Amino acid sequence: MTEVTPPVVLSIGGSDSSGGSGLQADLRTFAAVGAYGATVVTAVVAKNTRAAADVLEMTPPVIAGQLKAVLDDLPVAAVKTGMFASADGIGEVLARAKAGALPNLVVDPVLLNEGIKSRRQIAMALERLLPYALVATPNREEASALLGWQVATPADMAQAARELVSGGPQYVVVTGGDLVVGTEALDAVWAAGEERYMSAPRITARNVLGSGAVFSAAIAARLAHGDAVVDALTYAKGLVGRAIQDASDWRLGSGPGPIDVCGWSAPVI
Ligand SMILES: Nc1ncnc2c1ncn2[C@@H]1O[C@H](COP(=O)(O)OP(=O)(O)O)[C@@H](O)[C@H]1O
Ligand SMILES: Cc1ncc(COP(=O)(O)OP(=O)(O)O)c(N)n1
Repeated sequence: MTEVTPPVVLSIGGSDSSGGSGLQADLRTFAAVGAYGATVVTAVVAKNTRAAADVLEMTPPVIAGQLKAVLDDLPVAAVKTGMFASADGIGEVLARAKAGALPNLVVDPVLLNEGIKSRRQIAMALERLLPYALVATPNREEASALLGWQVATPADMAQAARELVSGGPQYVVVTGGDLVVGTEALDAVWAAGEERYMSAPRITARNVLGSGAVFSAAIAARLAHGDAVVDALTYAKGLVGRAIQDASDWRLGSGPGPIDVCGWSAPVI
């Protein structure tokens, strides 16, 4: 019998009890993209589709222990980071990144507004992690917090991507899910020394919870499959748009609900 090893992706981030974003969205995305997901839990967030009520932070030794358990055993081909509840937790990940143990690192620099005490310290710690990232995927608000100026327009997004690349990651996508410019959902990309935009039809949708998680997790999963970075970005952009479209009739929770990354509601052709 020939043994087979599926591509393994490690997601390092927070548990979202609603299931819509965070580790839960990452694992669904890895499964949808045909990759096996392992996790390192950085925090447990009590939230639903309306709001976050509470955040329980995992201590640095607990994060370090999970990293060791996974990395000592599984052939991790790509890593995605999401939410951290403190700068100390990022320190454990940074140590592994510096040691070269986190291949194809995709950093989604999540900066939650609710339940977090030290947003500025988390942003500063993420800045130290970014040089080890292959890809970073901040949204406009996260890019603004990292750079210290307001990223508002598409031109600002391109400028932000260029500035963030100078801090380390080889590819930066500043996502514009909340930016309404005509009929397009526009992201600014800095890739291989060039700036460009990725564009797809903007879907008028109530359910967009976890869009950023799905986008960055899909990039990591495609990298684990061996895609070139630009191909992984293009794939992820298509997947997230399709997932938002397919969830447009979903009613899960009374706030903005999750998206259909698995294609359960996709029209049967
Ligand atoms: N309504 C939408 N229609 C199509 N694509 C969208 C929509 N909202 C977000 N996206 C896409 O989803 C991805 C994640 O973007 P964004 O929503 O900015 O992330 P975050 O959830 O981190 O704020 C981007 O590629 C963005 O363009
Ligand atoms: C635990 C946890 N909560 C929230 C997020 C943010 O997810 P993201 O997809 O980046 O943003 P929304 O689309 O949900 O606003 C997370 N990564 N982890």
